[in-house]
Amino acid sequence: MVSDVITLGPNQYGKAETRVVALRRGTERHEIADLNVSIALSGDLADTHHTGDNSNVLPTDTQKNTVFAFARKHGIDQPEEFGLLLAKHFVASQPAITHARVAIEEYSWRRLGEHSFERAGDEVRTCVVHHDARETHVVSGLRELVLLNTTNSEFWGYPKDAYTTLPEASDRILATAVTANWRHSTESDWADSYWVDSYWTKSYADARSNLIAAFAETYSYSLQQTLYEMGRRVLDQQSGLCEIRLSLPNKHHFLVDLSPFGMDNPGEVFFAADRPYGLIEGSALRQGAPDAGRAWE
Ligand SMILES: O=c1[nH]c(=O)c2[nH]c(=O)[nH]c2[nH]1
Repeated sequence: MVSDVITLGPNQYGKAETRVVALRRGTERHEIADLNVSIALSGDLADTHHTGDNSNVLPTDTQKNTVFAFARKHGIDQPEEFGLLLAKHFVASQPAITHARVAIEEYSWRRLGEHSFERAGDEVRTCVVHHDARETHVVSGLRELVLLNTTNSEFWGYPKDAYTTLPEASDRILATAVTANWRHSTESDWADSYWVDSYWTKSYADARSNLIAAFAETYSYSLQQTLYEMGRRVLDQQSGLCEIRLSLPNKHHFLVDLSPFGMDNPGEVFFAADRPYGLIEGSALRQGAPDAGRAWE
């Protein structure tokens, strides 16, 4: 007979993927914020799991409503700011809730006119806020930032075994779709500044342009080398950030053999393969960075 004692493990709950679009129509010139907000709360939730006693369970429906009400009450400017408001609200207002995680994706719209917009590609701005009585962490990031260098990329000197067919490359296309997440130093470092001067949006724009500049400017012998240069550049240039994690798919472009058609191909015509792809992942950490706590969960 199985006699092991079974206990409730870690748990969290919340409303995932509330899609909120908030306009500011104060003037003729409208502003738009388009977010996908996911909330996960944890704390004293044993009773609902053990017996179905819901006295500590703020409904996920209420959480969704709070997103819309806060959008009206506070407006939405920077996603990090909106995430912090929500996370702090749930922990402050619900005695049983000790920790809140709010993850936000922002879809960007390029202005066409006073009240007309065009969806600006597939790139997504992201952030994850963790808040409890002890600490607040903010990780900001982006995904689907697609970059390509047509030269200044080589890949050679790797081990060859019985299964190696890849020719060494002294001039290749290097392309990727960047997923990057960077951790802001602890709250004391940004608490004073983050309500003013669009701190989060400026930090985001700086990180994005540092990533792009490092990708474009690095003469690369591997995507791994480029990854580290990108991470290093961001931490080097942005003192408020202490850690960055990158995930870079190697979007392979294979030179097409045109010799069957009596043509040469001096690095001009490629087959863009969508899968499989190499997936290069890595991080850079500032020495003495504060403990990450649950920041990356
Ligand atoms: O930059 C690269 N890194 C690799 O690890 C790798 N592996 C591979 O087949 N091509 C490449 N390119």
